[in-house]
Amino acid sequence: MSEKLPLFVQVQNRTVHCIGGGTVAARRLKLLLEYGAEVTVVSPDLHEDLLKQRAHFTWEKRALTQGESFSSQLLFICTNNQTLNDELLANSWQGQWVYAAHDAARSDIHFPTVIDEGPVTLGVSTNGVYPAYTKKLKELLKDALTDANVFKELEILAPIRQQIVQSDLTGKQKQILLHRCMGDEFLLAPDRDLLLKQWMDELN
Ligand SMILES: C[C@@]1(CC(=O)O)c2cc3[nH]c(cc4nc(cc5[nH]c(cc(n2)[C@H]1CCC(=O)O)[C@@](C)(CC(=O)O)[C@@H]5CCC(=O)O)C(CC(=O)O)=C4CCC(=O)O)c(CCC(=O)O)c3CC(=O)O
Ligand SMILES: NC(=O)C1=CN([C@@H]2O[C@H](COP(=O)(O)OP(=O)(O)OC[C@H]3O[C@@H](n4cnc5c(N)ncnc54)[C@H](O)[C@@H]3O)[C@@H](O)[C@H]2O)C=CC1
Repeated sequence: MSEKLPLFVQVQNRTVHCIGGGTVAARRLKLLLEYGAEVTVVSPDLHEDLLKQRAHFTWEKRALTQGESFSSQLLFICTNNQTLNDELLANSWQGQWVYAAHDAARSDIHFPTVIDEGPVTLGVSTNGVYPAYTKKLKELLKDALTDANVFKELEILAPIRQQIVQSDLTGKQKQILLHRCMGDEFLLAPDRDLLLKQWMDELN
């Protein structure tokens, strides 16, 4: 079991300092920028992917000196200098969320591999046990979701849920119906609209 709670976090307008601008920083910042965080990178150089996104964050082009600390809400420690990384971690303020690329166990945040297909979002992690394996896991899960008709079923069910939620049924009745409609009896029915109407009438 993961020690970390899986959450979907709103980072829009959150201030982020990222120390180091290499390969890992580029992977993390791609996501942070995409989701609207306010990012400042402190690093003497930038990965080519970050150079392409130069207009979307502040760059302090310099190497960190010893003993510096940062007041932003989120601190991303991504240098290849493990002594400096450890020092930054030790100097972070209580209450600050710290991402430590070099030390999964002491990092407040883990990044999962993300499967984002239509209405389904999955975050998959091996919790640092074998990060590269998540690639395999991602393909496995994508295939399983497709084989189980998950995307097709959700396409069918989205407007059905609206009908049920907007009906005059009681909360409990809606709940019963929402669960019933996920079953094959409904999903494979030749006339789903008719069946839903029948079920609604029975409950009313
Ligand atoms: C805990 C986590 C923390 C976090 O960063 O949130 C973490 C931690 C660490 N990774 C390390 C190494 C590598 N990570 C990868 C690849 C990926 N790593 C990713 C996530 C995570 N990595 C988080 C946990 C996710 C999980 O376990 O499921 C992926 C899923 C997403 C992404 O990074 O975007 C991406 C998937 C592949 C893809 O899709 O490409 C590769 C392979 C490669 O690069 O090809 C290597 C080199 C080979 C190796 O060592 O296995 C090291 C050692 C560093 C060192 O010692 O130098 C640490 C630190 C530690 O373990 O303490
Ligand atoms: N969590 C993960 O998925 C992974 C984590 N890692 C770890 O992440 C860290 C970074 O790895 P990479 O991005 O591959 O390294 P990298 O070599 O691509 O990038 C390091 C960056 O840190 C900067 N830097 C070095 N000294 C600095 C200083 N004094 N002040 C400011 N910036 C400084 C460099 O200029 C460079 O931009 C390492 O500790 C590595 O062990 C590595 C692979 C995967």
